[in-house]
Amino acid sequence: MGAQVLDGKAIAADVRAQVKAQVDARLVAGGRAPGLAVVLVGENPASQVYVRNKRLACAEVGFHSVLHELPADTTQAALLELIDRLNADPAIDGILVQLPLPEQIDAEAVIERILPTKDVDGFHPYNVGRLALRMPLLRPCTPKGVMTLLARTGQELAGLDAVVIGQSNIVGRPMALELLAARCTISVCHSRTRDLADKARAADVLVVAIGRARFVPGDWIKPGALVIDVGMNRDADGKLCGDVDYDAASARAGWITPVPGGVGPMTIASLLENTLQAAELHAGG
Ligand SMILES: Nc1nc(=O)c2c([nH]1)NC[C@@H]1CN(c3ccc(C(=O)N[C@@H](CCC(=O)O)C(=O)O)cc3)C=[N+]21
Ligand SMILES: [Mg+2]
Repeated sequence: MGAQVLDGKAIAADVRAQVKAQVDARLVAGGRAPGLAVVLVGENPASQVYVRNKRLACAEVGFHSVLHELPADTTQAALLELIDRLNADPAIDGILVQLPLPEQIDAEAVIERILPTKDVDGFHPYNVGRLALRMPLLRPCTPKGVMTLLARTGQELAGLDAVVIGQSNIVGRPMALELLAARCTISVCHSRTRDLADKARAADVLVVAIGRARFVPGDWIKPGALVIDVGMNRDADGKLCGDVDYDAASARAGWITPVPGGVGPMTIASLLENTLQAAELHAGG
C-alpha cells in the first residue's frame, strides 16, 4: 500500500498552460499582457532564487514583468514611494514584495500600502478579510495552490476533519479559511497546542507548515489521509525536505505532496493566476 503522489510540478505546468492560453486570448482581443512587478530588498540568496523562478514563470505565460532590486539599507519611506509609483502604473497589475524584508522595514505597513486589486500575494488585510467572509478576491498563493491540489484528488472535502499545523499569516491562517470555505471542520495547531500527535492522527486532511525538517512522523498520519507538506527545509546533508517524514507518511496516506515538486510550484502557479485575475479587474471585468 502506498499513497498516490500529488504531483505539484505537473499540476502547476497545467495551470501555467491555462494561464498562457488566457493571456494569448487577451492579446488576440486587443488587450495588453498582464504586468507583475517584483520588489526585492537586500540580497537574501533564497529570495533571489524564488524571485528568479517567479520571473521565469511570468516569461513562460507571456506576462510583462519588472524586477525592482533595492539595497538592503533601503528606508521604509523609499519603499513606500516605490509602492505608490507601482500602484499608479497602468502597466502593472500585480505587486509582489518579496518577504522577508530587512528589519528596518515594517512589512505590514508595506503590504497595506499596496492597492488591494494589485495585491497578488493576497496578504493585504482587505483580501484576507474578504477570504474570511467567503467573498474572496485575490487569495493567498500557497493556500490557493493547496486547494488546487486537493481538487485534483477528486475527493469531496465537505465534512472532512482538516488539521493545519502552523498559524502564519501567509500560510496557516488563510489555509484554515480556505478549508473552512470548502466546508471542512478545521483545527489550527501551533506551539501551544496540546496533544498534537492525537490531533494529527484524527485528520482526514493534514496540512503542515511549520518549517521543521521531517517534524511529522509516519505514525501521525491517519490511514488514507490527504497529506499536504508546505515545508521547505534543508536537512543536515543540504538536501531539500519537507515538514513531514515523507517515506514513512506515504506508507499510510491516501495522497501526499512531495518536497520539492509539491506545494512550491503551485505557489508560483497561483501567483500567475492572481496576476491574470488582477489584470481582468483592472480592465473592468
Ligand atoms: N511576498 C512573497 N510571496 C511569496 O510567495 C513568497 C515570499 N514572499 N517569500 C518566500 C516564500 C517562499 N516561496 C516559494 C515559492 C516557490 C517555491 C518553489 O517553487 N519550490 C520548489 C523548489 C525550489 C528549490 O529547488 O529551491 C519546489 O518546492 O519544488 C518555494 C517557495 C514563496 N514565497
Ligand atoms: Mg514543494
